[in-house]
Parts: sequence; C-alpha cells; structure tokens
Amino acid sequence: MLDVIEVSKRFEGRKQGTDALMDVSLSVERGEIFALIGESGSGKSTLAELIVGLQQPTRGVVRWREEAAAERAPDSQAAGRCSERSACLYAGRAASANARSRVQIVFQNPDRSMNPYWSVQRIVTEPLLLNGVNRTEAAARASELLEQVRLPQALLDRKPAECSGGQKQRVAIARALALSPRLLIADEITSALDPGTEREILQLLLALRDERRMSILYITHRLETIGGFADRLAVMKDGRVVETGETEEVLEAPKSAYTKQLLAACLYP
Ligand SMILES: Nc1ncnc2c1ncn2[C@@H]1O[C@H](COP(=O)(O)OP(=O)(O)OP(=O)(O)O)[C@@H](O)[C@H]1O
Repeated sequence: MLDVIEVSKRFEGRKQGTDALMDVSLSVERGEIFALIGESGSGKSTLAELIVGLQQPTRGVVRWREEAAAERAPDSQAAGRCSERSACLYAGRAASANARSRVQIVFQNPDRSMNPYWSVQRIVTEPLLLNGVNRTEAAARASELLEQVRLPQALLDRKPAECSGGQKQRVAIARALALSPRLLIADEITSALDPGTEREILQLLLALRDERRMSILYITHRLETIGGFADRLAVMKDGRVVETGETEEVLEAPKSAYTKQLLAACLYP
C-alpha cells in the first residue's frame, strides 16, 4: 500500500544540521500493523511526518502504490480523462491530495491536538464538517464513531478536561477515523497511559484493523509492547533502520546488536 524508498531527511540548523533519517526504506501492506521502534531522537516522528506530508524528504520517495499505478497508466480512468498536459498535472495534484487524506495521525498528547473549549462531539465532527458532510449526518457519524472506539454516548457533551487520558486517546482515534483513512499512524499514543489502559487501546486498534481492513503504523520506543500486536516491525537507531522483519521472529531471534540490547533492557529493566 505504501512504500518508503531510500528516504533521507536533513534539517539544516544555524550552526550545524541534523540528519534525522538516512536511507530509510520500508513498506506497509494493506491491513497490517507495522511497528516502528526506536529510542528518542531515532527519527520515528520525522518519518511519520514525511508519510503524512507534513515534511518533504531531502532524498528518496514516499509512494502510495495506488497513486503511482494511476500515474504510470496513461489509459487508466483517472489519467485517461486528461487530454491536455495541464489537466494531467491537475489530476496528479488531486491524486496527491487524495493520498494525504488516506492517512491520519494520532499523537502522544491528545491535549495538544484538541481544542479544550470544544465538546467531544464537535472535536469528532469537525473533520466531517470541513469535508462537506452536513451537521445532521456528521452528528450521526460521531455517535457511530464513539461506539466504534468503545466510548459511551454520554461523552459527546463533555470537554476534553472531563475525560480520562485513555478516553481522550479514544476520542483522538475516533476523530482520526472520521475520514476513513487507509492508514492510521499512532505516534507513541500509549506512552502516557497506565499498563491496563495501554492494553485496552492496543486491543481496540487490533479490533479496528480487523473491522476496517485498515493499516496501522504504530510508533513506540517500547519493544515490549508489540508482541502479539504488530505483524511486522522496523527497529530504528540514529536515523537508520537497523532491523526489520516479522515481529515474533525478531523478538525470538533478533539479528542486530542494537535490537538484542533493546530486548535485554526489556527483560532486565
Ligand atoms: N523540525 C526539526 N528541526 C530540526 N531538527 C529536528 C526537527 N524535527 C526533528 N529534528 C531532529 O531530528 C532527529 C529525529 O527526531 P524525531 O523527533 O524524528 O525522533 P523520534 O524518534 O520521534 O524521537 P521521540 O521518540 O523523542 O519523539 C532529532 O535529532 C531531532 O532533534
């Protein structure tokens, strides 16, 4: 579904720059949970921002396969309608905008991404209203979305401050699901939660993946949370992918010295 191909990202600073990502390649398949593991500063969030389109790579490509296929096939439905070069360029831009709406991101701290004065209902309906859904339909969808993230309807009238940390993350997930993304990026979304609430959120993500055939890019610095949850993983260190593979295989027999070190730290914290 999504290919990240030899991507590098350098942030230029006043004195010296930072190479946040160096030659990173990975792919996320439809309906899979892919975990991105790494310590603070390894480049996980930069990669997420590149996938969402909030940052541009210095080198390399982030490619949605469906979009690439449409661009490659001049006689396909989308490109076939372009009789002039300008129309084709427009179709290309529309395809890119489409790609961006296919991915949604949920961050670690829901307080930073939610307006504290808005009700949960307004928070969840906002993306729908901005995309032309009428108020009655949006209210009905908000109700359904709350059900999907296993929250009671009574929460619709509450403000974020009147919800627990776990409930706020479920609201953030409901808002992200409003536009039916194919890929949900969860960037350290359970880091501030207690272990029980964290397990419940992971169960919810598993159920949502199955119900919606959605892919999830799950970003975490804690290797111990992803066994039995993620299908595949990539381990990052200093902007590079040092190991990638099926989760259970990597957890049982890690190949890179760094992954072994991370695993040892989980067993003997
Ligand atoms: N906008 C930016 N400008 C300059 N440097 C940046 C910027 N964003 C990230 N960096 C640098 O890029 C490197 C990777 O940062 P990034 O946030 O991607 O890491 P991370 O693995 O997500 O870390 P954390 O788990 O702490 O969020 C770091 O050295 C960081 O300081």
